[in-house]
Amino acid sequence: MSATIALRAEHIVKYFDQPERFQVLKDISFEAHKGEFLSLVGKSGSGKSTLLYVLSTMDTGYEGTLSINGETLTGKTQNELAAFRNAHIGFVFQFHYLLPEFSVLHNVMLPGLKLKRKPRAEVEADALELLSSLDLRDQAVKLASKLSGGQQQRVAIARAMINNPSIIMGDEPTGNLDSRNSEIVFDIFRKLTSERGQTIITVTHDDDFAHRSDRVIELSDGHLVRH
Ligand SMILES: Nc1ncnc2c1ncn2[C@@H]1O[C@H](COP(=O)(O)OP(=O)(O)OP(=O)(O)O)[C@@H](O)[C@H]1O
Repeated sequence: MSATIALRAEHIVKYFDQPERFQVLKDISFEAHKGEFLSLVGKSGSGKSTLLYVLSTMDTGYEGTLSINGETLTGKTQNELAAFRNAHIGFVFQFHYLLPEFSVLHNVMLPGLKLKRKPRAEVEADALELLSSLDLRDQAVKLASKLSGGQQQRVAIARAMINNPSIIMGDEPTGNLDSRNSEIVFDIFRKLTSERGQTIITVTHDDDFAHRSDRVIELSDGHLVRH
């Protein structure tokens, strides 16, 4: 596999069995390159979230093959996948899922402490650096619940980045933000791809956001219609 390919999906097919069996993903194949900023768009119900769950390794009930950074993930155990995700994939959701009763700093440090790749002091230094780069250094000791929605989403991005993942996946990361904060999140993603070579794959309903990214992948009724 070429060194520049961050993610490869080959012939992904998925069925849901309830209320009756239907094919939700229909032979999806594409590659995402290192440092590429991809938007996944499509009408409601077209299969975007389902595909993102497959790509993020959280859903293993599919046919086809998924590889990230040259490593084939299809067929691995849940424990292996959980370890892989913590080390290689960062997640940013529409709702940030920060722990409200913990400080901003602690929220950002948590995935780093869980990975145990670095001593605590180093994880803390990394977290503070990330917070500074996202203009949140002054908020570090505040409780996460005390921040504005836009600030909380930036904290969620810092948390997604603490283990320096090669891929960041977003499920409508700007869905809950006003246009100014959406713009800030877009600019952060753009900077991550250009300065750190990270790959971004994000589901979005925001046309402006999608068209300013590097490439738009569109799903229609479970098919990839544009990429
Ligand atoms: N767990 C499930 N069991 C059965 N059907 C499901 C399940 N999850 C999703 N679906 C169905 O699969 C289809 C695709 O859903 P999915 O959530 O991937 O769409 P989406 O494009 O992300 O939609 P939206 O933009 O509204 O979030 C829809 O018809 C949905 O009803």
